[in-house]
Amino acid sequence: MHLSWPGGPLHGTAQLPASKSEANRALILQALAGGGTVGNLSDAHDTQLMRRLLAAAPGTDVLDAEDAGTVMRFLTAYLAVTNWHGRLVGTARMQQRPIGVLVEALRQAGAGIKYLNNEGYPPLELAGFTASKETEAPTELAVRGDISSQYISALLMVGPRLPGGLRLRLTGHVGSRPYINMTVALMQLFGADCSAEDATLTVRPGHYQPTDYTVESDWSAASYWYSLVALAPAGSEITLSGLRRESLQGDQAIVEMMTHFGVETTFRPDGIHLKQQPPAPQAEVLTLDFTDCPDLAQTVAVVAAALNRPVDMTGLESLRIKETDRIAALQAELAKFGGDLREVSAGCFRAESVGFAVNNQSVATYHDHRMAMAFAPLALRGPLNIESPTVVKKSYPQFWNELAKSGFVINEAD
Ligand SMILES: O=C(O)C1=C[C@@H](OP(=O)(O)O)[C@@H](O)[C@H](O)C1
Ligand SMILES: C=C(OP(=O)(O)O)C(=O)O
Repeated sequence: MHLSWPGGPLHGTAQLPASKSEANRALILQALAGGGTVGNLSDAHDTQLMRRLLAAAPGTDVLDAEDAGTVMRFLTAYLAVTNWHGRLVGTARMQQRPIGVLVEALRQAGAGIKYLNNEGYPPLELAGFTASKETEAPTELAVRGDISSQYISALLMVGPRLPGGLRLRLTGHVGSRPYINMTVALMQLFGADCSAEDATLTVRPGHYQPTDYTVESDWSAASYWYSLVALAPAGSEITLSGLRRESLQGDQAIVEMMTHFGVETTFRPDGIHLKQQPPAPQAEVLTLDFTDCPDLAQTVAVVAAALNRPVDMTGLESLRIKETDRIAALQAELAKFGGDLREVSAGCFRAESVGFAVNNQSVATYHDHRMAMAFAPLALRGPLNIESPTVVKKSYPQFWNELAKSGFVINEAD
């Protein structure tokens, strides 16, 4: 797909999808509560897939989580405790994304789960649930927090169903913590008795209450509009609706991060307004930590390289096991423009550039929606091709329509 910008400042209003993280939790909690409504569900593929698989589960013995991490991990726990028997499968990439920590924890809680191919990876065979006889004591589990927080969210959500409840002790350097906090907050909203104290998470046994919940717009999706405003000609501004100052989403961290790239955020009653500011003087190399917000890393790496404002990026450990190896993908694609993402010390990657130029390069997207959306804003600096553009459907199916509405010239045939 060929993308170009006709010139002049960017302005207008853009529609965002609803958060797939909030939606996929709310759908699991709704299923466990046996009622309630989830409002503002987006058409994001991961959200629709979760909805469909939850509805299909009772009558089928093969469920395909495709490439959706939350669907694979949350359903593993949900199907285990609801005594489902069958196979839970996924794409070739999903079969390379580890799930051993979650499976081991669920086995200790009483689930029968087998690996169908490789030990520690999907696909899985689920063979029911036998709760421990000791109904008084909570199931106590030590779980690594340094691979994926989705295992912890998955376990927490089924915690009320376990006889005696659940006590999780997180070990290692916990990543993506705001996603765990989001899970706890939504569980409480759905009537669960649970608490989080640093590395100890406690869930008391009980029932969820049918609850009506309206999903907030997606802050990770908003991050691409921040890039657009940062890279657009002077005077650019955009309004995004459905985002709240009080958010459950850790990716709201983009508000602060983008101040370093000249984007100012104003909160309004129904969303936010982004405005480009003249760049403020800054330290030679900025350091930003993505431990809590890994999905923002691609957005920021591309903007930092394009503006040649070097950033030392830390907390990127989980990027190698997402939709693709995002570090390798960023390195390969940034290099096409004169950008660079180099490990300058253990775990610290510097995003920078020499003579960054956009002139009809073709960006490979590696089956990763965020590669497509993080690189698309470069079209403001020159014409650009994005390969396999439909990949955005995972979280933001309307992304290209929204770019077209804001003035980009898009030729899908190219
Ligand atoms: O719980 C969630 O909704 C998510 C948690 C994060 O994954 P990790 O916990 O694997 O970092 C994030 O990258 C993913 O897009 C969504
Ligand atoms: C990592 C992501 O998703 P998931 O892990 O749910 O596949 C993402 O959306 O960036």
